[in-house]
Amino acid sequence: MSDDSTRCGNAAYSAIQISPDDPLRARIAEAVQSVRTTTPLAQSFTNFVTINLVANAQLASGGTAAMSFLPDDIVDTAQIAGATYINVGTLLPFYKDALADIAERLGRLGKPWVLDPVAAGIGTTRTAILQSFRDHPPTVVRGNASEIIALADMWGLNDNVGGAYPSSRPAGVESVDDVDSATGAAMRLARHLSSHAGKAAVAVSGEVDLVTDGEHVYRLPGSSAMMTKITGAGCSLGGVTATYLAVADPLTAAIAASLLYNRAGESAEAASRGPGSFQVEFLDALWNTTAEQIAASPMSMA
Ligand SMILES: Nc1ncnc2c1ncn2[C@@H]1O[C@H](COP(=O)(O)OP(=O)(O)O)[C@@H](O)[C@H]1O
Ligand SMILES: Cc1ncsc1CCOP(=O)(O)O
Ligand SMILES: [Mg+2]
Repeated sequence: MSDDSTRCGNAAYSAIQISPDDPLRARIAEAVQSVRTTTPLAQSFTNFVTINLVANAQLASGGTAAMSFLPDDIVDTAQIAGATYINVGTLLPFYKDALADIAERLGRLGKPWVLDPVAAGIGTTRTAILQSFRDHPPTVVRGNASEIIALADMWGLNDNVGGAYPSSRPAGVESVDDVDSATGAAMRLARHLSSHAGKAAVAVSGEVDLVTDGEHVYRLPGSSAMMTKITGAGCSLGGVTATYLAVADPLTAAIAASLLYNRAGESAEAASRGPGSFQVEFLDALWNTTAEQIAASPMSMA
């Protein structure tokens, strides 16, 4: 059963393929179906660049979208939404106090939320906001490898053995690290989230996505390199993760969203001629990919 070897932090682990009858696959199919039949609301506080794609991806996945920026709007909408999504890609000065307050209130209300720490490591305002989330953390963190490493670093969770992680790590909005190098940081982040909020998950996107609950590490291959040629692939994946979080536990939600994106990316690549038609085809593929196709995806666990 052990057919693969991988590294989690400094330790080597054996990866096993998830079998066709693993209960996780049934939970994934159920989450996908549940979103399509109940159209849950996930609200988003997200960046100005990709806000439209986030809303359209949530709708194409079967959910409902609402974009909010004012703190009172966000807290009121959180009461009626299944989950909230916060993305720090573009910021204004007043967000510094507002987002810290919102995170605290979401925690007090017990409302699940997803964080995309876009460009973690860049700018004192973004760093202050992300640091404020340490004691009022989200249910799910979704980011690229550099963002996950930078967030774990600013929360003091990286071991820094051999100086592996500089104290401030500018990553931009694109990753400069590969997914495997973020495995240890993702696991430590997931354990930190769990210690505050119970069940939690961390998702690291890239050529092969990684999702962990702090105990197990799932690897989800596939998709298309064209995903990196449209803006908002990662941001909208965060939004769709919030859509699934409205109906499922954090690990199932994060895996289901990544798998949907991987299958839809493959369909879109086959049907498109460049970035413009890729984005259009990708939205159609989010809509048309079946729960069975998503749940049957290749997956390994270490
Ligand atoms: N080289 C790649 N090959 C295939 N899929 C990719 C590749 N890079 C990213 N993706 C996919 O694109 C989506 C966004 O991931 P990513 O580009 O890492 O996020 P971000 O835009 O936040 O940096 C994910 O679904 C991921 O699986
Ligand atoms: C280009 C850009 N600049 C600030 S936020 C943003 C969008 C990043 O989107 P993604 O991380 O999904 O590529
Ligand atoms: Mg991103």
